[in-house]
Amino acid sequence: MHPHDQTIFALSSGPLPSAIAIVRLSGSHAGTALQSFAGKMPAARMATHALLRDGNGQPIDDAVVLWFPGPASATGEDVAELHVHGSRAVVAAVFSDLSAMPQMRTAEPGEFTRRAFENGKIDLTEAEGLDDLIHADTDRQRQQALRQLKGLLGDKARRWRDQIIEASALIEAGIDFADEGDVPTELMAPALSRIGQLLVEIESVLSAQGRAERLRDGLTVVIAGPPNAGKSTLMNQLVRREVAIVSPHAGTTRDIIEVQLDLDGYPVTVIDTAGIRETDDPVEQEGVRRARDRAARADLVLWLSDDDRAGVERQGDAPVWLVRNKIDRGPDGPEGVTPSRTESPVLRISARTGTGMVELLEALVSFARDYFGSIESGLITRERQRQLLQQTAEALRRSLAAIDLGEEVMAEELRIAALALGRLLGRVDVEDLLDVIFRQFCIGK
Ligand SMILES: Nc1nc2c(ncn2[C@@H]2O[C@H](COP(=O)(O)OP(=O)(O)OP(=O)(O)O)[C@@H](O)[C@H]2O)c(=O)[nH]1
Ligand SMILES: [K+]
Ligand SMILES: [Mg+2]
Repeated sequence: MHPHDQTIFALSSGPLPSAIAIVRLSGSHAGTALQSFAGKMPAARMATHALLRDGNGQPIDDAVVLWFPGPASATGEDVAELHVHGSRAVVAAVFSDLSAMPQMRTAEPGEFTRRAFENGKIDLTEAEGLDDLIHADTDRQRQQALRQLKGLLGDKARRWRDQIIEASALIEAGIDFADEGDVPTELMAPALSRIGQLLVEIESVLSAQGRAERLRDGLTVVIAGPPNAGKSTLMNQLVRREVAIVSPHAGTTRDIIEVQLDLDGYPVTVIDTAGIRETDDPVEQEGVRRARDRAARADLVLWLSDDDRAGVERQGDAPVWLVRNKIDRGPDGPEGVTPSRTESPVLRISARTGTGMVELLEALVSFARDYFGSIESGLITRERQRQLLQQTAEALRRSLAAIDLGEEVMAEELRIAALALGRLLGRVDVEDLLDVIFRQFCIGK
């Protein structure tokens, strides 16, 4: 049986209990199921009140139902929505009735989107944008996902692909003329300039990509330093919650504690670590090892100390800011001593009283702004997209370099470029290429 003969259903709203729960159905039996629950078919795309009844005619819940006949629906198939009261019992009753219906099963993760993609409702980049949008935590992530969902990358890729196919058709035409011993070089010149322009455009999108990808993953800030410097106190200050245990006992924190933070719209993960020191305690040793390991993979390290003479231990390449804590206690040692082992800015705070926190937060926001750069120009959010665009650019480059090797080689590289863009969109049809060659560029054969 083709999987799409099966109608899928899922809870499309958040965790239960909730005020309202939305059960969504997609597939050819969605209408029958809706009819059997509601006792009638609502008008298409109109919110309709209905008393839902189970298979034995017993009432389940007072609901609002919606009917989206395909193909003008989110998935392209018949879609029904049941907006019921969000209790576990109501949803369980609806699910149990649905499961009993023939060719009806619960949806796998992403299956509604997958069907939308397979039915040509969205391309792959838009599907990825949808996934990003659902998982966006901060406003800037949301904006980026929406750009993706709106198909900005997909639109570009489609246009590039059409242009490559056109250029390729020009070159293929040249091949056919060459058979007759008459190579029309005037056909090649526009094709070459088109490929050149495309390459520049794709390369500029590629160069702006790193930041957009980073925005998706967020920025990692690790708080590290010697025991009792006040790392956990700072952590709690930054995230405004008591997430980490604070105590005067050196070696309190052993596990890595991570908290996601929305810093002026930028996604930041703040990480508290074990105080770094030599120790005989095997548990603490493991904590120190994890702290060093996490600091090595950070984007920024806040090296906290409560002592003006403290040295910084660098792990990895991330910038390290020396943060002097406990300034409420006054200087210990000669005032104004600047540590010699770092060129990083020295921030002075009291994690306990909050002094200097505003400045520290401002510095972090400005770091985040620089780090993410002008993400508005970033269109690529996934490694998959980047690799395929890189393959496209490489094939275009090889095609241009193959000018002395003949039209066949050039055309072959263009086919590879168009194929990579097709994969980006999730569509691979050679038919497109043949279509243009045979239809638009009729060369009398
Ligand atoms: N006076 C003062 N004391 C502080 C400040 N920040 C932290 N402390 C105290 O310093 C002690 C250690 O604080 P923690 O936050 O547990 O230090 P830590 O760096 O996480 O320690 P470990 O996890 O053991 O490495 C506690 O008694 C805190 O109350 C501060 O700004 N001023
Ligand atoms: K401590
Ligand atoms: Mg701690």
